[in-house]
Amino acid sequence: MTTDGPIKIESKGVAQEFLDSFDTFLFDCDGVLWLGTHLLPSIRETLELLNKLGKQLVFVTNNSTKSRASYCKKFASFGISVTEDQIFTSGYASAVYARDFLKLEPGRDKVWVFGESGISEELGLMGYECLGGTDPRLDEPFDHKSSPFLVDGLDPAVRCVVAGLDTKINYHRLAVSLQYLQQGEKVHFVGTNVDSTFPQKGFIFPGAGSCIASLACSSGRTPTYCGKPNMNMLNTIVSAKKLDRSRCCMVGDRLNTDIRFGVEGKLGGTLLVLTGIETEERALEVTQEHPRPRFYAEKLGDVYELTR
Ligand SMILES: O=C(O)[C@H](O)[C@H](O)COP(=O)(O)O
Ligand SMILES: [Mg+2]
Repeated sequence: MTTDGPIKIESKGVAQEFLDSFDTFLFDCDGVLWLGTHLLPSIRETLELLNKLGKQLVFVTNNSTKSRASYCKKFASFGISVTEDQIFTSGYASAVYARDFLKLEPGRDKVWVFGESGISEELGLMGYECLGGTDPRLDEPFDHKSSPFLVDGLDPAVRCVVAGLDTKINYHRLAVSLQYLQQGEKVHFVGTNVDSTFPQKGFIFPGAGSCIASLACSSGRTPTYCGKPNMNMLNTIVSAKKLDRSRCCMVGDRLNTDIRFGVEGKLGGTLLVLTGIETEERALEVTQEHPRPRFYAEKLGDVYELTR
């Protein structure tokens, strides 16, 4: 290939060359495989083709709302068979960070969760007691005199706030989370991922980054983000799956997370698809703000449709 700019996968030859260049594909999920409950065109067929060709498939999502076990069920609901060890989420990456970097001790240290069950479930599997999260008492209107999370004082065992996408975000959740963050260094501040927006079928909604930004603003603190493009997440995947980076391709729909993850992680290649967040114009843009992908395509399913 002669050009240095992104190569569009729009012919059989390029699609074939793309397939031949890699042994492992790391797939982003939202905006690449699906939009919410809507599976994108020819995804099942593309994954089947890759499996048939003996490629290794790994799924790397910044969506922290579900655990890896729940993702297996979501794949199964689309008729796609995936095992838990093929899935890495930003919720799981945050739990790994709490355990391996912050060295929180299960049974002693607790975590306050601002987010959905995908975070608490992953932390729970590592033995951490989680507070907050999907506790229905947080759905009640906030009153500092009666909030069950404040009336008896804060739990002194909480050593970390993990914040992610919360589609039930409300003042009660924000207010209690802030109380823990105001405790300063004693309580670490972890963010699952930076994504400002979240693609759904026909809509772009606020993403985890926008939820976490509210806590960062009120507390004046900057979280450590654990999802893509954090290299700790990639290193965890590379060592768990014993990957040869040069034969890996990161496939994503967002430049500042997925494509940056692949480029900074020195993977063999990257593919940007246009079914989620980015446009063709952005894919081709030369800017310091984000790296450019090696390949781009209107949709992931084109790889299957062009080569069959
Ligand atoms: O806001 C979020 O958390 C993200 O937009 C979203 O869920 C990212 O998921 P991914 O595209 O990495 O699968
Ligand atoms: Mg995505």
